[in-house]
Amino acid sequence: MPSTLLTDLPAYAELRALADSLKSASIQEFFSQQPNRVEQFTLEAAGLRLDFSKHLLSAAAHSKLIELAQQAGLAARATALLQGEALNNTEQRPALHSLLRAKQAPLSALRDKLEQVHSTQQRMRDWCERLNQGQHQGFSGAVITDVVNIGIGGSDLGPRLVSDALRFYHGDIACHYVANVDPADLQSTLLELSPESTLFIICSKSFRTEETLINAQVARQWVLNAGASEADLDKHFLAITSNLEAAADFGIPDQHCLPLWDWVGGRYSVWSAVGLSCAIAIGWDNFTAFLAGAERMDEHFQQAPVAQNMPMLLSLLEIWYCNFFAAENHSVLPYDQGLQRLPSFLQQLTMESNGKQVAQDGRSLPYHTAPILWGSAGSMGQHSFHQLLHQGTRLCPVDFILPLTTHTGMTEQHRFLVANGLAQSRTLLLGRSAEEAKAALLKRGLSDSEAEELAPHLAMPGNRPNTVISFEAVTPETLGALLALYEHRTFCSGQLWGINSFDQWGVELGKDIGMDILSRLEGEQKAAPLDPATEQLMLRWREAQRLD
Ligand SMILES: O=P(O)(O)OC[C@H]1O[C@H](O)[C@H](O)[C@@H](O)[C@@H]1O
Repeated sequence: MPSTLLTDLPAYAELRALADSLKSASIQEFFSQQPNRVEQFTLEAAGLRLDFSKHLLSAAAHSKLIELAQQAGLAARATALLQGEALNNTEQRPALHSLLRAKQAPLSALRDKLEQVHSTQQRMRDWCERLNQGQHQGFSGAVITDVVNIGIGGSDLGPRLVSDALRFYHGDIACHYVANVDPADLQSTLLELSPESTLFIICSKSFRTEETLINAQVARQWVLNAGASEADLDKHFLAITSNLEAAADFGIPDQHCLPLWDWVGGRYSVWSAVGLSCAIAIGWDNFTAFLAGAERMDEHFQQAPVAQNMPMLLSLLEIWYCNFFAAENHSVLPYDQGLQRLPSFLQQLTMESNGKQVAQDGRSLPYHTAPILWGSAGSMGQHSFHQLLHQGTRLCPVDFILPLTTHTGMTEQHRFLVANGLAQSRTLLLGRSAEEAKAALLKRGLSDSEAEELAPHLAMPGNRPNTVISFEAVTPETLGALLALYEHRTFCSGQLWGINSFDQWGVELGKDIGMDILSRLEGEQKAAPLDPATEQLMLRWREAQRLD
């Protein structure tokens, strides 16, 4: 069946006209025309509050976007996702990450899968308790005190983020993360640890990812070098994978392997056994609360009408700027140190899911898909890239993520952080005209001509769209809801663009070429040379190793 493209939807043309008419509109004027704009453009769900009043969005454009979502059948698509329809059409699979946090199966046909989820959760819980109660010992009899998750991409970003974000919930086990195949990553982590008291979780859905396997081999040798025998290794290694055979070949027995299923995509897998490291860090009850927060967002996504639906609304805003205002970027700025890795997590979630150029049916798309997502924890960015946000030539919508309280107990310092977040959001809205800049310069004692000359450099256009997602505190529940919110937003945008958000063929070719180059670096002679530039770099590498 041919995919429905964004441009096929009747509201598309009307939105294009509306967007054109709004290109010189003023968000501040919207506030005066619409006295209840903040109330009307605020949504609440699962402990999160989303304020989208500071957008280049008139009431008419907002209604038209809702119509667009209705025409695309987003509500029915949400049901199809949550009920396990095989939406990943290139791999003929469902994308059932929501089942990982469900207490009940949405359909009786999904009961078997849910049972597998629950029995795996029981095993995760056992490991969490065993480790946190100091009941697991290494080869020398020393109690395990440190856990190292070795994984990359979806087998790293999610658990690392959760562990970081919920550090105030940590118990006695310290969790570490190694992803990069650069030996410096593993080396610097191991330098702090003792092999006798360290447990490695080899986290790889495929158990074929070279980076992870190489790091795992080095870790294995590190434990052996410390005096462990081969038979002792199972005391130090767990595997999370859907490829039990490969894990067994590595030497990890079945009872130390926790399963993952092909209906869970890597970037959607933090809710599964992939989350074991962070579950160990925060304890099982907190991990359950994290799942519950996501489940609340799933329920909201399923039940709320489009106009009240937070993931749908965020997706409509993404489409609005990407496809009607040619925005190429999207920035996410968490005003919370623990959430500093949120942009990295969202990069994989959104750009690996929706960085696609063909529709589900293989047709080339006549429009752009996923914008480039980036960001960092506030307030650091204010002293680097916010300059571009305020005065650059590009349109870059921003999501501010704003917890209202801190776990540090340092409320006064936190107040300063909140003031900064609110100030940035407001400054993007207000900007400053050249006249205002000039007046400020005159006040500072500059002469009229000096002020006149300098004023254009101080002027800021303002009117720059931003969303504020606030919540009381970063808790397991709000974090679960926040990540599920962005997952569903990503899905909705993929549906509106007509693409499959659940495959990632674009990463495969680079892996194959990487293996070819590795064999050449290792000295294998091959008939056909590579391109001259790569050949020259390989030669330079050989010279640097003093190989020739
Ligand atoms: O969990 P693994 O099978 O080791 O995969 C790790 C990562 O690598 C792949 O290249 C994919 O791009 C990611 O989606 C995946 O999360």
